[in-house]
Amino acid sequence: MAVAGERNGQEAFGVDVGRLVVVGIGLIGGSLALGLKAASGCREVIGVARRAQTCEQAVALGVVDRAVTDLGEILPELEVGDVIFVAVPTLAVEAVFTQLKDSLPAGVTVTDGASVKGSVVAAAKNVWGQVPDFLVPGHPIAGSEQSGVTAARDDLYIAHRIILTPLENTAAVHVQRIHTMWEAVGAEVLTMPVVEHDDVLAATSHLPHVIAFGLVDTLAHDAENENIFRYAAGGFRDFTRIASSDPVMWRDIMLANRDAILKAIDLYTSNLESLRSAIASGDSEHLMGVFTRAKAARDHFTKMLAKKAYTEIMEAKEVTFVARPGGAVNGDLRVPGDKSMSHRSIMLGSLAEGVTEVEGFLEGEDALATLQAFRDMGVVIEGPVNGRVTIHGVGMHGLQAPPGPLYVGNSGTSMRLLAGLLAGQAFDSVLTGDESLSKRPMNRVANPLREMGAAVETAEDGRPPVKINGGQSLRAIDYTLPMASAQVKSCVLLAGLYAEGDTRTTEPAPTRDHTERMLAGFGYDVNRDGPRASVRGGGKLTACHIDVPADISSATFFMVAASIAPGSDVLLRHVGINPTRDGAINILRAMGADITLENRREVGGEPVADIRVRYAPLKGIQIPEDQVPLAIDEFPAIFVAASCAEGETVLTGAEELRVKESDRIQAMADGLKILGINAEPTPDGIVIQGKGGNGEVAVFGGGEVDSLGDHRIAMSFAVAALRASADIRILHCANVATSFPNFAELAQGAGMDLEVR
Ligand SMILES: O=C(O)C1=C[C@@H](OP(=O)(O)O)[C@@H](O)[C@H](O)C1
Ligand SMILES: C=C(OP(=O)(O)O)C(=O)O
Repeated sequence: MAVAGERNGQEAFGVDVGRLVVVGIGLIGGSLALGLKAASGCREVIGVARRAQTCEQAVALGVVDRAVTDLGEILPELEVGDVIFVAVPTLAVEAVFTQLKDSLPAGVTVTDGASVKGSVVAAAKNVWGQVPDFLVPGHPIAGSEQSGVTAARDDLYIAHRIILTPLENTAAVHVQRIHTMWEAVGAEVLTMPVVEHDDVLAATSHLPHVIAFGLVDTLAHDAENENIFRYAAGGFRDFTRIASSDPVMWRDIMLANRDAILKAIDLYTSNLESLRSAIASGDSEHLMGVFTRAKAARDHFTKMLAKKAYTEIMEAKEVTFVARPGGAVNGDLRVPGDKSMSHRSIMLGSLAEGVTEVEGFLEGEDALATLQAFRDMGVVIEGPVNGRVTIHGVGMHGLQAPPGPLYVGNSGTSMRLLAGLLAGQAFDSVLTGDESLSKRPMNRVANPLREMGAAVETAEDGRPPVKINGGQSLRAIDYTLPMASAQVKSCVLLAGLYAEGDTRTTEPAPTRDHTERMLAGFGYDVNRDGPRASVRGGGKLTACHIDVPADISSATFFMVAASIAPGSDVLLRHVGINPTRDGAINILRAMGADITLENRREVGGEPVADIRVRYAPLKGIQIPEDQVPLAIDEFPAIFVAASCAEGETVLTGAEELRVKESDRIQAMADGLKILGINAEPTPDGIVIQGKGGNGEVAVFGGGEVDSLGDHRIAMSFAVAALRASADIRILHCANVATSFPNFAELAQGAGMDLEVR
């Protein structure tokens, strides 16, 4: 018989599992046995249990094909490709290894399921002198408070994570075989170093178990315990569920992972102490801080860990819109809050002194990313609840270093404006984003910030991540923007709040001025003179009330929808019509659209109106270049209107469209062509031959178009279906939630036939 150490030529064999030997047929071992049998992932499952009764039960329940009480009995049968899964309590692992030591045939893979990996590695060293190359330490992050063979289930590991902690000398073939085995039962396999595993698990699993066991034990000793348990509400039940777990297993884990668990307990104890003092002294700010941060973290924790999205809809991996042809839009609608203002309300509210109340906040992915970034920097922010947010400002110098990179998802505005603010902080920070944002240019903000003395680094080609070394003293600059960009202007002005002297920006064309207006609303002096704006560093912001109007960029989809579909008549309520944002109204009117502004008023320094749009035949135009920055986000929808117009529409001077969430010129031209429109992209715009004419005639054919994950492309093609002859399938629409999470509902309610798949 070959012994450990003589394992030549293994790489010649595949990585399929031959036989599975489960040592310890409880919940963990039994569930792998059942799962692998159900998946036909091995030839045979052999169980090993100390007690004959467990063996009989395991066979009777069909968990294993056969079972023995002595591992030594079956070792001689094993051969290359077989796997031994050691699923006994952590401190019993060494005894199993000792049995394997001199009788393990070559080519057999050994793995385990213990919750602590350092102790398994130590056990292996004790037995073999070093960790053998066939041992793949592992830990399935699954289980339940139930234990024993009767609790075993074949679906326990589906969509659960398995952490493998192979060492440098672990042979690849063995690691691969264990991967194959876990994937066969539906698990997701990750690898990490042993020490990291034990630290992470101490904090996320072992500490909660200590607390749950400890709490129940404390209450159980209380003289009133009967009453306590009788009246214990759902919270107690939920919180202490894990105190019903197997005591032997958990005692072993505590002893095996002692140091990491002690560290976690100490950290928690000091936190609990501060909570105690806050309760004792009636420190409501502290309590609100801890509770709102914890609630936000709990609400978003899966997403934050996965570095994914914040809103529910974004979690769906794929969203496809199927927009059916025809229909009209009618009714009284309020589209969600303005995205640009929502971002700025969080930023300025956080830096203000006092409590800022925001209404009409956009509960979309992008604005939530900004909100989360400020929570990560220690700001207490309540909500959003029905568009209401309460921000407990920390003052200009009250932000704290975030615990890790600030992840801002798909949002260019968050990254660029935050870069300006972070350049003025005393701490270092890193801004990261999703795949689309990671391709967008950041030197446009990094360059002026460097001129101000900030230490800013980007990845290759000026792309994210953006790394900012804090603690630099910033000097004011006089900056002439090379492109019309409100994000760049805002970034420089926000950094200017922290600079010595007057920071001035000069823009080549008017761009949205929400930063300037909102700074003034927070009591900060902003000098404005035509294309110039300036701020003097060192001032302060005073909390205020902000009413965010509906977003004209979102309203544009319905303005276009009503303009192209005969029989349409919509009223869009409370829309921001700031003159630096109203290009879409001007352009559509120039094309013949019937748009009237009713009930014009000013709300919190921003002009607002109800916009009524009725169907009208459109004609193609040469779009005036001075309107381009004023309608920059609205062009995808305007291209749909142009396709439905009589004659040619020409756009020039809009090269900025190529660096948005997608290259919007190319993405729209590609999609329009698929739908039968003659749309020719140019370096800085597009030429579209409208098919207008009679409003009853279909303009677009059906087909499948790709939004490339760009929210505005997705919504534009959905609107196009109003004048299509067949279904338009639009791929990759999940990002609609970045700016307009309830688009589909509103569109359906208004009369569009839009299915979300
Ligand atoms: O400042 C802002 O809130 C925005 C400015 C614009 O970007 P640019 O500054 O890149 O043109 C716009 O496209 C974006 O949706 C929001
Ligand atoms: C360009 C946009 O946003 P951002 O730059 O913030 O990603 C947009 O919303 O169209």
